Parts: sequence; C-alpha cells; structure tokens
Amino acid sequence: ERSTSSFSYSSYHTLEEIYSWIDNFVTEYSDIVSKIRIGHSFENRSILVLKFSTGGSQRRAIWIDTGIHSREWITHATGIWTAKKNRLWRKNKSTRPGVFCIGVDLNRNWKSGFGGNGSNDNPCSETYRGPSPQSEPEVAAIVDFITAHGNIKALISIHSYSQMIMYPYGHSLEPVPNQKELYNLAKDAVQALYEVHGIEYIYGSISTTLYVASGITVDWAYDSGIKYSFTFELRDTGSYGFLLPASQIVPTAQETWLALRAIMEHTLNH
Ligand SMILES: CS(=N)(=N)C[C@@H](Cc1ccccc1)C(=O)O
Ligand SMILES: [Zn+2]
Repeated sequence: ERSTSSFSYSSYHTLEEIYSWIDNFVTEYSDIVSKIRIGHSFENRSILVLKFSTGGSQRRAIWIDTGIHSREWITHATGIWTAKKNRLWRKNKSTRPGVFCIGVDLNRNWKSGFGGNGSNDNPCSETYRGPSPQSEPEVAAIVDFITAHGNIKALISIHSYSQMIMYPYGHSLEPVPNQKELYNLAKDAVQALYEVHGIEYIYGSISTTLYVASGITVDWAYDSGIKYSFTFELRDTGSYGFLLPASQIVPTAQETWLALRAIMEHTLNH
C-alpha cells in the first residue's frame, strides 16, 4: 500500500491518485486529520474536505480550497504538499539568501562527522545538514553552553519515535572505546523501562541499530569527552508515530524516567 512518504510531490497526479493519497494521509495522521465528503460535482465526482483539528466543536476555522478551476493543476498539487507539511515540521526555521527551502535538520548540524553519509546538502531535504557545522543558532547555543560548563558527564538527546535507546557512533560503524559499557548500560536502561508498562525497546549503537547519520548531537557530545551520550527514540513504533495520543504522555514519561535514572546513576558512580 503506497504511503504519503512515497508519493511524488513534484509531479502532477490524476484524480484517482489524489483520492488515494487523501485516504493514505487520513490513515497515517488519523489523530488530527479527517476526510469529509461535502458533496459531488456535476459529473458526480466526490468533493472532499480534509479537516485538521485537535477536537472540540463549532471552533473557529480557516477554509482553503484548491482546484476550483480544473486546468490550474498547480493548485491541487500545492494543496497536497501544504497538507503534508503543517504539524509535522522537523527542521528549524532558518532561511538564507538565495536558498529556496526553509530549515536545517538540527540533528545533522553538529561538527562530529559533519557532511557524512546520512545527512543531505540539499536545503529542501528533511535531513539538510546546513552550510557548516554549528551554523544554526540552536546548535551553537547548546555547544556554547556545554563547552562553557565544562563538566557535563552525560548527554541524552530525546527523539521520537521507534522505542530505542542508542549510543554513538551514528556517523560510522566503528565501535566507540567504551562500547561494551554503553551497551550494558543501554541494556539495563531498556530493562528498567520495560518493567514499568511492558514497553519493549531495542538498543545498540546508532549506526548499527538504526542507520548511519552524520553531524548528530550525540557524536559531537561523545567526541567532546561526554562518554555517556545516548539518544532515545520514545513511543511508539509507528501506529501513531509523531502524533502519539496525549493519553500516552504520562505512561511514556513514567517509563522513560526509569531509563534516565539508570543512566544517571551509572554516570554518578563512574
Ligand atoms: C524520526 S527521528 N528524527 N527521531 C530519527 C532520528 C534518528 C537519530 C537519532 C539520533 C541520532 C541519529 C539519528 C534522526 O534521524 O534524526
Ligand atoms: Zn528526531
């Protein structure tokens, strides 16, 4: 079943392809998007509305229509692209003269391994690394703070989703010097997390457990001397993805705390 991430946003599509994109989109983001058939055209084709809402009734709304003139294909195409980009923005919002797309992936902008595999130099890419390491104010601020502090012993960078606890390296397959220690600590953290609500995480180095990614936070931290650097991918494994229902906030935080505590205790005692 094709998904909205395999859909080509840089091509024009038939009405049938657009209808099936709509169905995929509503399924993938069912927590916030719904499809309403408000009527039909003279030739009996469905007129569909995509409703974006976090709930409630009779709330103030904004209407946007595209394709009311059928030859104006760019409008249908723009509508589809726009629907896909709203709640699910990943990058920061930086802009640069002459650069058309917005944002740098702040988990690809760090100095360690900058520009390697698993990062992209296309400003329109979701994993755009930025023009240079620490080019982004958000990354520079963290680097400055941690460097000035000079005594940070552990760093944990928390993402979602996939249910994983991972450690460096992301930019290379080579194990870090204290890999065995980090592996065992990740294992203990995953076990402590599991005991709370029975949620299963996997663990290991980023490049071997997930994929190669360069210019990432925890590789910079590790290379800066923070030997207990981890990245978490919280719930879930894709049922809701980034749109995890609010009902799972507290359970997720409760179990995550046990993993954090395991890492913090180990850091304190070593
Ligand atoms: C969907 S996501 N952004 N959480 C996946 C996240 C995985 C990752 C985390 C830490 C280090 C490297 C890679 C990323 O690609 O940035
Ligand atoms: Zn992330």
